[in-house]
Amino acid sequence: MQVWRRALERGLTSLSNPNNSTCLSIFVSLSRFRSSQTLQDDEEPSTPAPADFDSTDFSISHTKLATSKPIWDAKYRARADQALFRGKGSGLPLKEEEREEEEEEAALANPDEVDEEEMVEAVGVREEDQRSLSVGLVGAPNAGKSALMNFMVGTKISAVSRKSNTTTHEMLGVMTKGNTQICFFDTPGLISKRDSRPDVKVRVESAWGSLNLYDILVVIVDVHRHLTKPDSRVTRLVMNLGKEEQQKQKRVLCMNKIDLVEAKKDLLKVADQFKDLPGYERYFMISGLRGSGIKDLTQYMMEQAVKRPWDEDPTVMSEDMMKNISLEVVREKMLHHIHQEIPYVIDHRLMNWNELKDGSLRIEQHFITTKQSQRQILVGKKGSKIGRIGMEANEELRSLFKREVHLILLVRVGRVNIR
Ligand SMILES: Nc1nc2c(ncn2[C@@H]2O[C@H](COP(=O)(O)OP(=O)(O)OP(=O)(O)O)[C@@H](O)[C@H]2O)c(=O)[nH]1
Repeated sequence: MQVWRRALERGLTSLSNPNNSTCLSIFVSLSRFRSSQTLQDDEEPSTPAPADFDSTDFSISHTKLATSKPIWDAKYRARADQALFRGKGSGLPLKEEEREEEEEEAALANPDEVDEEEMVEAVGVREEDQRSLSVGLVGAPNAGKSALMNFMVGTKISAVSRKSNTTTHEMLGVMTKGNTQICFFDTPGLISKRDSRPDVKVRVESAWGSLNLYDILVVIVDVHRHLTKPDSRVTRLVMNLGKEEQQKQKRVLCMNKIDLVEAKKDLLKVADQFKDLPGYERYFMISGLRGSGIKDLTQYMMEQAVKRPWDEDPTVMSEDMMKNISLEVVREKMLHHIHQEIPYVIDHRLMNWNELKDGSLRIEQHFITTKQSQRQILVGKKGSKIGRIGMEANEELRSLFKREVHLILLVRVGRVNIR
């Protein structure tokens, strides 16, 4: 059963606000993906330019569908595993693990060919062995929730693609590791400007009312900001949430952005300020962006998980994640084929994403260069470079997404916005 559905069944239906539908933007916060969402209208060519690569112009072999191994995935996953689990992964030697992943992928791609027993094996964990944890994240805007999510789960293929049913519960991400699944939820609205408008009041009350839904509450404070420009509302929030010992929920305080604090003794000052609050079981000093302290935080969470079936199918990718992957794959191919500084000085954006009736995906991405000469290098002689990039990326995306992909790449000169 989904977490939000459980929440509703616990009598929290009043939290939903039909006027304010929340779009689930699952944990994909890589800046490049965000930049794809902030397209400036004035940068669009007035008439659509013909694509420099259009996969329909090529006949791409279908034989490798669902069997070829995505090269980005293992690499990123290994990096995340290394960072979070000291490279232990699921306990198997890496080679063995990779082989098993390959077999799993092949089995999942052809469900008709495996019996139920094998399917359980392929998905990995029987329901009775599954452990789950729901984690609510509390923090002021900019405290660093997305960056933390990105680091913890951004490279794990385990996400959902559904909208949360209440305005106060936005699922940020899902991390599935071994037999444990952790679902992270945003709990916005706890810190609002002094605003007496009724809808703001309702939102704040709803946010407070929803806090107890989660197994764990993680309170995130931007410790750098707290030291340089403290916000009394944040201090009050930390104090309020920590003032009493909790029976049904564990609460932890995460002091984030420690990488920005030069004098480490300043961190101790903050720790000292909050150290006597009985409501917090643990304190963590972290940098969600750089990854310091995240290993310990993750391990702590894994240990808190309870025996409960998973809420989310770990084999399903979210649409946001797929969008992000599509950018990653194309970029990887570009880096492989263009050995100059160009990949680093151009803007690469996702312009269009459409799921067609037949289940296939139409993905349009643009490369924006500042100079015509850069455009020329990227396109290559008679489109040879961009053609190669497009062909290889199209193949890999088709194999990753297990469906037909119609990839369109366009290289154009325009204003570059690199973050
Ligand atoms: N140096 C540093 N910057 C960080 C860290 N965590 C987040 N940031 C930066 O802080 C800014 C805000 O981070 P987000 O992760 O978007 O913050 P958020 O809490 O999700 O913000 P809202 O979406 O407004 O709620 C971004 O520019 C991040 O890159 C960190 O550990 N160190």
